[in-house]
Amino acid sequence: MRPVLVEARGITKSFGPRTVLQSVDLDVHEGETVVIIGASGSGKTTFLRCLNRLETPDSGTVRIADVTIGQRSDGRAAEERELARQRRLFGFVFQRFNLFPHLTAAQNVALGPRRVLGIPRAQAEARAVAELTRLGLADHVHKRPGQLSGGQQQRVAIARALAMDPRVILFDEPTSALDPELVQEVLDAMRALAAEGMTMVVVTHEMRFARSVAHRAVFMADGRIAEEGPPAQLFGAPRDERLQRFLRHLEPARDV
Ligand SMILES: Nc1ncnc2c1ncn2[C@@H]1O[C@H](COP(=O)(O)OP(=O)(O)OP(=O)(O)O)[C@@H](O)[C@H]1O
Repeated sequence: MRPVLVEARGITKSFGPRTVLQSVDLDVHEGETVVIIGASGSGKTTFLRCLNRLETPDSGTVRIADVTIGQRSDGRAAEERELARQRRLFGFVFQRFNLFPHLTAAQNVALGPRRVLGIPRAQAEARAVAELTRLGLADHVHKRPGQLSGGQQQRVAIARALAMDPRVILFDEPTSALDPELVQEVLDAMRALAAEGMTMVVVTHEMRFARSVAHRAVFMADGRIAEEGPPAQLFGAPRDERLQRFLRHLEPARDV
């Protein structure tokens, strides 16, 4: 097994009186694709957001590549700039692509490298074109989001995450805002990234992807990891009763 890259320990989060995550532990190994499934409201998105500090957990720690998010190496709290640098170890792909409509695909992807990493414009745009090409969008680099399909826009959003050179990419239901016929091209792009050895944590309901691409599947229920293991085991012989129910109730369209 490859070394652990991300180590989440005891992640707990409440919103008001409602405890949404209850001491969640997860290791993600270098080059691994981990899929998180679970019923609506089970805490999947909140967990993903706690990993890269889009949400601050009430307790628990996230370590990535020897960095404890929010801490300096001497154990004191990281200052804002240091925290921002730490958070960039994670890329994040949202359900909605949130591209700037007035910028081309290449400009959207180059924006972070230019503004955040301080890379000169020509180099940042070259990097953007390389990432867009990697995502199969070489012919679309000069198009604006309005000229692209939803699937193409989501691939631009993935290229934007990759252009920041993250160690891990977190995907939060990356295909659930897409028309059904556009889902596959995004899943295929993610499958190719997994094959290249990108480390990925993916919240999704796409069971075919979970079965065929993920190295490990995690089922969340009521803010905890109820069961985890290789997809064949989790989906083929689920032990947790809630997982059995979840799998039974997935729509046929989800292709279980
Ligand atoms: N910022 C917030 N303020 C208050 N409650 C929140 C907030 N974010 C999430 N919640 C609540 O936390 C619970 C878990 O939400 P979360 O989005 O993590 O679940 P999920 O498993 O990703 O669900 P879904 O599949 O519907 O996206 C839900 O009850 C949700 O309403």
